[in-house]
Amino acid sequence: MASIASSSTQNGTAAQPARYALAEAILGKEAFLQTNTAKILVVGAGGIGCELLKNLVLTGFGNIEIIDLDTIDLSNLNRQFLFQKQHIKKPKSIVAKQTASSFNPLVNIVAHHANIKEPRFGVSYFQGFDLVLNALDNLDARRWVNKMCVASGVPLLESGTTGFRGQVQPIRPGLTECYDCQPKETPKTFPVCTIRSTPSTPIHCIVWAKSWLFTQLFGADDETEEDELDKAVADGEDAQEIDSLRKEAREMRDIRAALVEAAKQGDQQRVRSVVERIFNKVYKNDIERLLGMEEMWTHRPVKPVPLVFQDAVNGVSAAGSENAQPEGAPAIQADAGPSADAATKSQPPQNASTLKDQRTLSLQDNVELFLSSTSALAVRAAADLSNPLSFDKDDDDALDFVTCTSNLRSIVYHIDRKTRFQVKQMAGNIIPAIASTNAIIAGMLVLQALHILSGKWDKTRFITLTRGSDRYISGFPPAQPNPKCGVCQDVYIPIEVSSLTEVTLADVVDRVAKEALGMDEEDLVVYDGARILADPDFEDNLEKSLTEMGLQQGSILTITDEDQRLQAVNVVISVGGTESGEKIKIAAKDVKKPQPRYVESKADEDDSDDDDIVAEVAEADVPAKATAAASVASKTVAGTKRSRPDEEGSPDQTTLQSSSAVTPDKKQKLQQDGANADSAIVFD
Ligand SMILES: Nc1ncnc2c1ncn2[C@@H]1O[C@H](COP(=O)(O)OP(=O)(O)OP(=O)(O)O)[C@@H](O)[C@H]1O
Ligand SMILES: [Zn+2]
Repeated sequence: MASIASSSTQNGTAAQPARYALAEAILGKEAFLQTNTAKILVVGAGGIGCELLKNLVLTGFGNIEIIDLDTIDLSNLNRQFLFQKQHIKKPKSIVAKQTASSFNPLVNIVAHHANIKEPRFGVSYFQGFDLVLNALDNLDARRWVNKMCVASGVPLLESGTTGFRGQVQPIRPGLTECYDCQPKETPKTFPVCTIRSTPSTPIHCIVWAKSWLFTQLFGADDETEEDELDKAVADGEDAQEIDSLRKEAREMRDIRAALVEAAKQGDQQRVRSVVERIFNKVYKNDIERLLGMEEMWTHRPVKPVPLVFQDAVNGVSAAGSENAQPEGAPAIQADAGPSADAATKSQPPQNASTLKDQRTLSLQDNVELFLSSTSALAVRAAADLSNPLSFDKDDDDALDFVTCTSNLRSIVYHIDRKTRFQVKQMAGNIIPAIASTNAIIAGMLVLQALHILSGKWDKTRFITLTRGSDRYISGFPPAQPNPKCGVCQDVYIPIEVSSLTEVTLADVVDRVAKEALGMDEEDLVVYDGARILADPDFEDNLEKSLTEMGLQQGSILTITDEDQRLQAVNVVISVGGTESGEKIKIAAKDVKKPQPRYVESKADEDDSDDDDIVAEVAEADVPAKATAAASVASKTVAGTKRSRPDEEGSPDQTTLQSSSAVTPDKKQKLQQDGANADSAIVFD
């Protein structure tokens, strides 16, 4: 980079370096100064984040912090241009900072290789910024940053791209729609029985392999399985079939224990025999049991054909018999065999992996992959029992497992097999990322940032990139907040506590809800996320310290009246800042009394209730499309409970299911209120 000609004075503002002359001429002196001195937080240094950081440093933004939890992967290099081959495995945020600094050494960049959800990035951290820009790739982190910005009153620019589509949403807490004001794209769903008993397309088999079989063998204990099956029966799915699924699941638990035990002992022979048992269970015994339910097959064109391990090893499938092959179904190969495999393996490494990824695997290939991937995963699972595995498309063993187990199921059900490459795309919900879309969105982000920093909110636009319409790029003024929103319509109250170990839950409730806000003490419910810590019938936790309740610096306690007539109060906890002898400090300016909550009409009440297994086939990176035209301000006022966003399928569900602090009654109530993930396998 050429050296920077600078005419700046000591304070750096009276005369800007020559490199800023154009920016200053375009923006005007004052706006440029605001840009140059503002503190900006960029969350995510991936596809959009890299483009954005480059734009920011070249435009003249002077103080930037960037956070990313990830390290650089080869697959990032085609579009994340701040990274090069020698950076692979290095933290994205650090390398992004280094490269961007070389474009403009005058910019002060602070990089954090960290998760934005860490407690140290709490409300007071967010309050240190003039603007936050999201360049993330997942709903959970987006919702988190949105909430932190709402809680701290800091403007947020939310963004996302999927293929050619993209959007930028300017969010001004309390005054425009927040990220959670509009419901997000609902995941595609499949009935339990389609996934577990009667698949008819490759995606059904992939969902079964990834969300069911993988989890059963290597994942976290699925306590919701029984509830899910109960619900399927209540929803009218075949009771006899569901009974057989229960039996299958119980057997699977025994097999898992045997597999882990064998792997722990390092007994390869035993591992292999358990793996063989798994094969015969899922492809032979379970299928035979299903075939025994004659009713099920009367209206179906073809029946599945059980696969026996020893036959499959030899490349033989009974699917060759006349009852098996539907019109147009792919031939089941008694094919390839060891010689073909040997030929594949003898290719140079690059070709071998390309071939492995892009060819349709034979029956024998799939069996071989089943043996190797199941054994490898069993060893990994047994090595750390406290850390169950979860599917990751970039984990070779996991992808091998899902590829072969879904393909073997496809063979049993006469469904097309998919290559490993295709399975990776389908199981990983991959929509190709396009560098140009990211670049356009990053450019739009900077334009919106300039409007926000110069206080011109009337100029900000909700930008969408859509293909197939007259305009590729459209802009709308940001919409009004949704009065039903469970995030931006809450009250946020920052408090300082003297110590997390000495201050109790009761201290907080008394000081904040009763004293400061005058709420009725007989009528309060206290939550940590979706976990209920106390309510009028459950006071055991009140005398416990904040630490004992698992709360820490930055935690948010939510206090509501039991019937949720008032806005929820979110108490944001920081440690320190109290006077001596004072346990809890609240600034007078932060005392905001909760107002009566917006309630909707009966007509609006019908929130669609997913009774099915949820298979999220493509969680779009793009936040749900919320056009300004869809302003919720026009909705009728009157009626029903709000739902808390963190009860809707977020990871907090696990807390809800397993929390000892939740009484059965309360648990039931929460489930009725919308925490219906009991019936869901989320495929993400
Ligand atoms: N909670 C989080 N805290 C910090 N950074 C996050 C968090 N969640 C996601 N990110 C980062 O956001 C970035 C999003 O970038 P992008 O959408 O290009 O994804 P990617 O992981 O780089 O690409 P791909 O998913 O295609 O491999 C990633 O670098 C990811 O590490
Ligand atoms: Zn909102």
